[in-house]
Amino acid sequence: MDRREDNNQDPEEDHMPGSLDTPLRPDAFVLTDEQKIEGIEYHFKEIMQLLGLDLEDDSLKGTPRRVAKMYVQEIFDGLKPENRPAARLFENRYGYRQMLVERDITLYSSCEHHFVPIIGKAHVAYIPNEHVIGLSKLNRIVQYYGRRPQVQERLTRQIAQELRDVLKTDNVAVLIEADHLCVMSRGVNDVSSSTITSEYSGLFEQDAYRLEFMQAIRHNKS
Ligand SMILES: Nc1nc2c(ncn2[C@@H]2O[C@H](COP(=O)(O)OP(=O)(O)OP(=O)(O)O)[C@@H](O)[C@H]2O)c(=O)[nH]1
Ligand SMILES: [Zn+2]
Repeated sequence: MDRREDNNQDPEEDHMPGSLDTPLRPDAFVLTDEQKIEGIEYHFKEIMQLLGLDLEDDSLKGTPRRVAKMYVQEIFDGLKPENRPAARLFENRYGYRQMLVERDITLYSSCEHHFVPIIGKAHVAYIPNEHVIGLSKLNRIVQYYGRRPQVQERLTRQIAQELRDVLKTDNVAVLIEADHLCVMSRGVNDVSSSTITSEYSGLFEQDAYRLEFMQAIRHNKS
């Protein structure tokens, strides 16, 4: 659940129309983690059996529980509000008013249509007001929203909204470039295409700021 979901805010207040919420059941938080793991283990075993796999095999028999733990404790643990990263803010005592860009943030997510990986990079930027944030928290925010079943558009917007909320500024940019395994390894089987999504708000709606951001993320590391 996003803080936006906690607050039950009106989506009309967003910078663009449309809901940012990850669609969750009303009872999403009733079960304990162990109950979720047991349930998923049971059902994943059924899936494997339906595929004709021998669950007595040494290598396969632990798979249902491994998958269940991976879903609940690792790749989908961004569904749990308690895992939302604590925002470590510092007073902007040095009066830094320029753009801060955190680029090439490793992104792992999962396609909500096929439950296979999305792998890419996120680039985020903001122009501070009264507060600056610990750099690693930017990576953590990307990680948290990535660790959910996602579509790239919603992921991009959730990260941007979180940055605006946490940093109390509209001056935020997010650009994600990612490979979707559902496009690469199945279906259309295209290994060369990739997907770029972005959101710009505040000063980043102006061409000059957008350009500076684009140049920063494309600039070669020396
Ligand atoms: N917009 C958007 N689409 C996505 C994303 N990830 C996967 N998809 C697409 O979701 C669509 C699901 O379409 P369906 O036709 O229901 O699924 P499908 O029959 O498996 O489609 P193919 O992938 O074309 O074989 C596919 O076109 C995927 O490429 C994403 O992050 N954003
Ligand atoms: Zn997919």
